[in-house]
Amino acid sequence: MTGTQQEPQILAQSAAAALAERTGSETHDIAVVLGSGWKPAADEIGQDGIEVPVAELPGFLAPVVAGHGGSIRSVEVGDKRVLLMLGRTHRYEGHPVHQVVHGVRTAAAAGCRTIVLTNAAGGIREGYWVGQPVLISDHLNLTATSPLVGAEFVDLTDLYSSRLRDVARGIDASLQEGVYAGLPGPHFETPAEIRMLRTIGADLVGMSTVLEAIAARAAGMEVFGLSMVTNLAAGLTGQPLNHLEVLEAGRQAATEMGKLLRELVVRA
Ligand SMILES: O=P(O)(O)O[C@@H]1C[C@H](O)[C@@H](CO)O1
Ligand SMILES: Nc1nc2[nH]cnc2c(=O)[nH]1
Repeated sequence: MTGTQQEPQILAQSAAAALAERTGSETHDIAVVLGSGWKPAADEIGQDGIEVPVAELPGFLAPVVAGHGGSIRSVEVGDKRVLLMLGRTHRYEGHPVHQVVHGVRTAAAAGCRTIVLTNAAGGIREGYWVGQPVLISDHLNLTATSPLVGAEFVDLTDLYSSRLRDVARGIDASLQEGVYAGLPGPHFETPAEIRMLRTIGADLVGMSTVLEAIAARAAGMEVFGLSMVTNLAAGLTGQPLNHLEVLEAGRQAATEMGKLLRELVVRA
């Protein structure tokens, strides 16, 4: 790897070593990235764990977006599957891409072979309702960038593991699938942009996830994505959008979503 590529990887390895020391777990099995308003779901997944403030780990930034917690929780679930639950840094916070995917790379360096990426998203597809969980079947990376540097030609077919989507449907057969469009943000979309996104095949729209998924796949992880429809996308209701509405919808669904994710990580 070139020098540029090495630094992020070295930082992830040192963060993983610090996590192992602080948590007492030499390795972790599954990582869960909690999207906006998803933090209350963490308690449904596993309460008695060890919390490590991210500001005390190499390479992490304290979150600045409401609805994102400031610590990583290490918790045992089911048959001793050790989980890492973490928040996220968004591209729109003005940080370089390697910062956005540092948590993912740290989880991989900590031994996680599976990662669950959750997010709050605007619903584009007809029939979606606020509070609905949607399995991410594929994504449109509209960030115009990549976490990868150099000749790292990573295959992204089946990026959002069809095996794990089958596991999720075994838990709740009513779960629908959708294509997630990841945009830079932090502004929401115009109604015209939502019409464009629908035309090019997007069912959901958000401001995260896609870069994390690519980095996770490049690190050899199996990826599962779950969106929470926290609002219908711009122009579909005639109402303005705001982040507080996103957080409230996430909060109301957190308990149910936490139960789904707990069952998923036990079966994954
Ligand atoms: O972190 P996620 O993608 O879950 O949060 C979405 C995107 C923005 O951060 C926020 C806008 O309300 O929701
Ligand atoms: N880009 C985008 N992100 C969101 N996160 C939650 N809702 C939305 C939305 O409507 N658009």
